[in-house]
Amino acid sequence: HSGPPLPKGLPIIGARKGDWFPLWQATLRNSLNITKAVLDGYKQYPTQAAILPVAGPGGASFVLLPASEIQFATEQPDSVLSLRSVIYRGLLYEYTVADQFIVSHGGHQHLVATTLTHQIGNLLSALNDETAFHFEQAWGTDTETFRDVGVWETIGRTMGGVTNRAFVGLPYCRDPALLSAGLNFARCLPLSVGLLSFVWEPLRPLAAPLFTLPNRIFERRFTNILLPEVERRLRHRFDHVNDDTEKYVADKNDFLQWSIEQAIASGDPRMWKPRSLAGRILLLNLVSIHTSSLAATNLVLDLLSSNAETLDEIRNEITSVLAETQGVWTKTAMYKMEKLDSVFRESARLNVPSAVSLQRVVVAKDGVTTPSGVHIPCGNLCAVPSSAVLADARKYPLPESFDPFRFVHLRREVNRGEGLPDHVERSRLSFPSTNNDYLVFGNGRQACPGRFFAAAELKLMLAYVLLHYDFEILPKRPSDMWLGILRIPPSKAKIRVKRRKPSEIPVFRFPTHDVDWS
Ligand code: HEM
Repeated sequence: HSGPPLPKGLPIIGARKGDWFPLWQATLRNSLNITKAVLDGYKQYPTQAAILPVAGPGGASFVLLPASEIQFATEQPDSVLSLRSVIYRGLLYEYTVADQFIVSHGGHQHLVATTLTHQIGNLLSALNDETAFHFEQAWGTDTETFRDVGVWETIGRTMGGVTNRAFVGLPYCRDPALLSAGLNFARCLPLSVGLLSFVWEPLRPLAAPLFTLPNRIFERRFTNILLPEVERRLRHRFDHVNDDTEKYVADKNDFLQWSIEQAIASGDPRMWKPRSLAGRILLLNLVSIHTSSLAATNLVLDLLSSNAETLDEIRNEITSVLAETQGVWTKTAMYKMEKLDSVFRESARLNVPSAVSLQRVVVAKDGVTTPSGVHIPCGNLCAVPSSAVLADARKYPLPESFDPFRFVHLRREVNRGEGLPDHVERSRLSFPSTNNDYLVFGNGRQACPGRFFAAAELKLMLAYVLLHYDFEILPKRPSDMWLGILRIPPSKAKIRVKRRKPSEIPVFRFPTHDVDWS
C-alpha cells in the first residue's frame, strides 16, 4: 500500500487466517467479487471501521466506515472529508485536464445546484424536442416492423444530445463532432489515469504529456468547436453592439450563458477566458452523461425484462396525469407521475453504479476521528458500504428482485397520517431524494447537485419512448459486470422496438414558461 499510513489495528476485509500477505491477497479476492466483499464488511463490521482493499478502476485501500457511521460521513464538511479531492486524485485532473484554472476554480458545480436546477421547468420543452430528435434517428420511425437496437449505444448518444441541449443549446447539441469529442474525452480518461498511476509520482510530470495526449486532443477538439460561439456571446455581452445581438443573447437560456453571466459577475477576467468557459462544459459532460446513460440503460433493460403490464401501467399513469392538465406537460404534472419516478429509483437501487459511496479523502490536517474512536490520518480515502445497504432485506424486502413500484408503496407508507405539506410528501422517496439508506446520488452537502436535472431528463426520456414506441419483452435480463468498484453495463445488449402509429400517440405540449423548480 503506497500513500498515507492506514489507521492501525483495523480488520482487513477479504484477508484470511494464514495469509502471507493479507493486504495483497485480500485485494485480489475483493477485486474478483467486490459486491461480496462490501456485503461481508457490512455484515461483519456493523459498528466498526475496516480496511477494504480493491484494485482496478476506482480501486484503493478504502477505510470502509460502518453503516452506523454513514450519518457521520454525510455530515462532515468538505474541509474534513472532501469529495473534490477524490475526483482530482482519482482522475488525475492535474495532468489530464490542460486548463488547470477550471479545475482549481470551481463554479460550474454551484451553477448546477442553483440555476440549472431552478430552470428545469423552463427547459422541459427543449429537452423533449431533443429527445424526440435523437430517438427518431436512433430507433427510427417505421411503424410496421420491429427492429434491433443497441441500448447502451443509442441511449448514450441521446443522453449526450439532450444534456448538451441544456448546456450549450442548438445547433451544438446536435454536432456529432462535439458529442464524440466529449464522449472520447471521458473514455480516454480512465486509460490515461491507469497508465499514469503506474508511474512513480515524481516522474509523472515527465510522463504526462505522452500518456494524456489523447485526452488533450479531445479537450482541444471539444473546446475548439465551442470557441466561436463562446466568443460571439462574449462579444455581444460586453459590447452591446446592437439590438439584434442583444436579442441573440437574451434568447439563450443554457448553461454556457449562465456561466458567462457568472464569470462577469465574479469580476475575474480569468473566469471569462473563452477556452475556460468551453472547458467547463466539457467537465460537465464528463460527470453527467456517463452516469445518466448508465441509469437509463439499466432501467430499459430492467423494464423490458419484467412484463408488458408494467409498461402499460406507466403509460396509463402518464396519459391520465396529462389528461388532468389538458395535455400540458409541466414539472408539477411530472411530480404526480409516481410510477414513472419509482421505476428509476428502483432500477438505480438494484444497479447502483458504484459498490461504495460517499467516497471522501480525509483532508483535515490532523486527520479525523470517527464516533467509534478510530483515528484516520490525513490523505486516507473513506467510503461507506452503500451497495450492501441497498441489498439489505430489512430495508428493501426481496432486495434482489426488480419491484418497479416499490417506492410508490413505500412513499404511501412513510407518509401515512403525518399530514405533511403536499410538496414534502411528494418529494420524499422520489428518485433524486437522498438518505442514508439510499446513496445512489451520495448524501449531504456534497451530494450530486445534478440529480434533479438528471431525474427530469430521464423521466422525460422514458415517457417519450413509452408513448412513441412498442417493445418486445426480453426473455432474460442481460447481466452487468464489475470492474474495480464500478458496475459496467452490458454494452452490447440489444432490444427490439417499433414506432407506434400516430393515432396511438397522445398529444401533449409544453408551457413556454414555468415557475421555479423547487
Ligand atoms: C443518474 C445520473 C447521475 C448519478 C447517479 C450521479 C451520481 C453522483 C454522485 C454519487 C456524486 C458524488 C456525490 C457524493 O459522493 O456525495 C455526484 C457528483 C456530482 N454530479 Fe452527479 N450524478 C448523475 C447525474 C449528474 C448530472 C446530470 C449532472 C450535471 C448536470 C451531475 C453533476 C455532478 C457534479 C457537478 C458533481 C460534483 C462533482 C464535482 O465536484 O465536480 N451529475 N454525482
